[in-house]
Amino acid sequence: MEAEQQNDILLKANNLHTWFDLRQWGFLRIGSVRAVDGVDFELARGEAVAFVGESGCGKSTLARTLLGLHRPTSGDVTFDGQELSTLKGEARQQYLASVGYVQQDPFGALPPFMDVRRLLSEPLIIHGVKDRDTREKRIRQVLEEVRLTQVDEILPKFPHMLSGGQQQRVVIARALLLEPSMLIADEPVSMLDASVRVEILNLLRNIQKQRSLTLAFITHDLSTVRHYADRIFVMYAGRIVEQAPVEKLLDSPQHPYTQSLLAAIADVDADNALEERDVPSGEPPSLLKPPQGCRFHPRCPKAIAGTCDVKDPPFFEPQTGHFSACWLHDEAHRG
Ligand SMILES: Nc1ncnc2c1ncn2[C@@H]1O[C@H](COP(=O)(O)OP(=O)(O)OP(=O)(O)O)[C@@H](O)[C@H]1O
Repeated sequence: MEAEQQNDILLKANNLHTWFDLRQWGFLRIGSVRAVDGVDFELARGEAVAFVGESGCGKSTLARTLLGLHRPTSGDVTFDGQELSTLKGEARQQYLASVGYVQQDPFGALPPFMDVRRLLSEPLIIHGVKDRDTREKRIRQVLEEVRLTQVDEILPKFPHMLSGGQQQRVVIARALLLEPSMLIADEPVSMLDASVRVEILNLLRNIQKQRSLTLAFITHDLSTVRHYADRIFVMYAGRIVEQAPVEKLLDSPQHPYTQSLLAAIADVDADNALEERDVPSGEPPSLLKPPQGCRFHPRCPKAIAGTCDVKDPPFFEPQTGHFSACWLHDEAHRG
């Protein structure tokens, strides 16, 4: 992180755990799914970060915990110096207004029985904007900002009358209505046609820069993050295993898991289409009973017996500002 950003932390996750109880017959607790299991990070004002990892590694649970939709099992989130768990009443409303949420499925995120004018009015009404003209002006501004410029045509439409890309623009407009200082975008383009994905990602990045927003992208797709994030956090089995500025992480991945994720990205060069890739076999572990030691060790081609299967790796800093939780960086294991 840039030195000047260090004094300007907007959000901090402190040893965050979000576990879900697993019950048999509805009452007998038989274990916990450790969806987020000891996560620490800081996000500066105005930076764009991406949380990347395979399906089921806890990305959405992390996003929903940051949004206050899941209560952490332990640890906490601090936003603008205030612990989220202590916020009640108006302070909590204020927090919810400060963090905009862009969901994966825009159609599911928009109430089907409300036209665009009404669904954009509701958050303003809830947050005390009583004057109809003020609301209308604000709604028109955000629709222009998300490039839905035929505002008069869009306002009376219901979600099913819009294309997927237009629906996602409305979701982004709704997330911007209350002047948030942060946006959390959970797989914002994965359900859209390939033709509109880049447009929506560019839109989010431009809005983030123009408004100096903190933007947290949640994605399983490492191939797109170079253009949309300043820093990347790689998650595996409920934990962050590597974090670095985007170029460093993509050009010189340090953790074997990140290396395998990058190796798995489809190569656009047709000549290489049949080339074998160094992708470790196997599935991510069960979050009910994660493996002892490094959680990646059962799939890791470089695992050190007696170490990786025994002890949890701490973060090492193999390059300045580049952190990787892997025993291979330990002096004792370097050949
Ligand atoms: N409400 C819940 N109750 C019980 N288990 C849950 C709940 N929400 C998520 N999980 C479990 O937590 C783990 C992490 O899920 P999560 O959706 O956070 O992962 P993800 O990385 O976002 O994956 P995806 O990209 O598939 O959504 C999974 O094993 C999931 O089944």
